[in-house]
This record gives sequence, C-alpha cells and structure tokens, in this order.
Amino acid sequence: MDWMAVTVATTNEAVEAVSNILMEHGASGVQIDDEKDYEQLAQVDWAQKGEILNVNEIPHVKSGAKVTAYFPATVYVPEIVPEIKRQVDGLKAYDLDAAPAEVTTDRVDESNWATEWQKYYHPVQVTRFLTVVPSWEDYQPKTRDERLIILDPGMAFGTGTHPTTKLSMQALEIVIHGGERLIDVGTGSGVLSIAAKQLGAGDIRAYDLDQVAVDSAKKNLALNPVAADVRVAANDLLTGITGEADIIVANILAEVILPLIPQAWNLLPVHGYFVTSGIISDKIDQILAAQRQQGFKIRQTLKMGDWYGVIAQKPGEDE
Ligand SMILES: C[S@@+](CC[C@H](N)C(=O)[O-])C[C@H]1O[C@@H](n2cnc3c(N)ncnc32)[C@H](O)[C@@H]1O
Repeated sequence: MDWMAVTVATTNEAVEAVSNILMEHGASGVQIDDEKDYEQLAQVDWAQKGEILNVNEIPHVKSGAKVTAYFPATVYVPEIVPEIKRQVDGLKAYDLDAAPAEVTTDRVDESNWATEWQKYYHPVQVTRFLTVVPSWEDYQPKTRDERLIILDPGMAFGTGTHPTTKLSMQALEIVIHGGERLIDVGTGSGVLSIAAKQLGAGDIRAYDLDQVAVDSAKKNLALNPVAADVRVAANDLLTGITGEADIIVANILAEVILPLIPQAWNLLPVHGYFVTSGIISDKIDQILAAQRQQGFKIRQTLKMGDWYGVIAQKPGEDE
C-alpha cells in the first residue's frame, strides 16, 4: 500500500503540539526529526549497545525540527493540508512559535519504507577473526584469517556487537581447536553457533526459550553455509537434553546461569569447557562461587566494560 507523508517544518518547542494536530487529522503515526534529539543520539556508543549502527549517516535536520506524519491511502491528504497549515499557524495564539511552519507532502512506497533503516547497518569486525556482516551487504574478507558471520539483524538478540556477545566469541576463540561438539544455550539470533562453526567446531545444537529467537536463528544459520547443519530447537536451558558436549556456551543473565551450572556439569565430559557471559560486574563473584562449588575450575575470566565472561572447565581426576 502507498502512504502519504505530511511534513511540518517547525521548532523544537512546537513539536508536541504539531504532532497532536497531525494525529487528530488521522495520521497513523508521526516521526520526529529534532536537532536537539540528534545531538543526544550522536553521544551514544551504539556498538557498545549491541547495534551495528552508524548514527552519523542518518539524515537529519540541522536546525529546528521536522514532524512527519504518515497517512494511509484512505485519507485524502490534499483536502486536509490547508487545515493542518491553518492550525499550525494558529499555535501563535498560544505563544508557541511554530515557524517556519511549512507543510509539504510526499508519497511513501511502503516496500522502501520497511527497508529504509538497513542503509545504516554495516559490517563490523567483532573479534580478531570474526566480522559480522548484515545480510544485504556485499562484503569480502579483507585478510586470509577473517571469517564472516552473515546476520539479518531482526527480532532476536545478537547482532554480534554487544559486549556480552563479543566476550563469548573471544572465549570461543580460546577453547575451540577443531571438531568439538558444542551446545549454544540461549542462541538468540544464532550468532554464537555461526561463530563457533567458523572457528572450527563440529556438531552444534542450539536452544532458546523464545520461539521468535529459534525462528530467527534458523534464518540466520541458513544464510551461513558453514552452519547449515546446526540443529536449533525451543528449550528451557538444558532441561531434558541428553548427549555429551565438549563445550557449552551461554550468554544469558547471571540469574539464568545459576540453574544452568548443574545441567552443564552433567553434559560435559572431563576437560569439557563451560563458557558463560552476560554477567554484570555485581554478579561475577556469585557466578564464580557457584561454578567452583559445582566442581568447575575457573580457567579465565574476560572483561569488557561492566560485563564479564568466564571460561570454566570440568577438571580431570588428578586436579
Ligand atoms: C543475551 S541473549 C544472547 C543471544 C546470543 N547468544 C548472543 O550471544 O548474542 C540471551 C538469550 O537467551 C534466551 N533465554 C533466556 N532465558 C532462557 C532459558 N531459560 N532457556 C533458553 N534460552 C533462554 C533469550 O531468549 C535470548 O535469546
């Protein structure tokens, strides 16, 4: 369906009143492009927040504000524009300066609209060997060792750039030597399974509680031929799962890692690795204590900002 966009160029102080006017005329939603908001957005470290986003590339107003309202084809826009203009000009009566108060209209093709945001996502090198590439980008490895993770950053957590995901990948680079059987608990977008395959892991099973994540992981795995044989299913942690794994990786909140510790212990052989991430600094001591209590040896802790990752190992008889 085609939509019509009505844009009012105005001031920061009149944004709310202008938005109300547009909504009262039947807009399905408004988009606000305000110079002041943009100044704040530019301060955010988007990679740190887990987004492969380049805010600097987003077109934006250089002064004042622009309110754009979207109207479905059922609203005849040329008819309502003069009234919108009259009401915006009328804000002066309430001591609101809405100038320049210019009203323009444009046709929006919904198919372009839905993919417009993709323009701002780009390949990001997340560890020494791994680069996350949005599925629509044509990107070739820059060095012989660079491995790609093709992702469609959709609904599920895991664009690969969040510190907790990076820590997990760094830990996988340490523990994977080739051919290991691996279980990815809380797979999200499937990013860690793809990373593990790229690093040489063998058989991989991936689980997530959330069906949206399971579907998203399946789509992403299909984009990466190297990970085509990863099996994904909905499951609560490792409840009911049998069959040994040499490595179990989980990037989940500390509260959720606690009940996973005994489950992981039961599925790991001697010398098997338990890689955990998603642990905020306040909880690291509790997680380390619980893993030691279970019998794990802590081989390495990794840190990025406020986040920790842990490489634990099930020790041999002689340790
Ligand atoms: C922080 S995300 C990690 C996603 C991805 N593995 C990564 O490293 O970027 C945590 C994931 O764990 C899943 N999860 C939370 N509780 C779970 C549970 N009890 N069993 C399985 N998955 C769970 C969430 O749905 C989410 O997809």
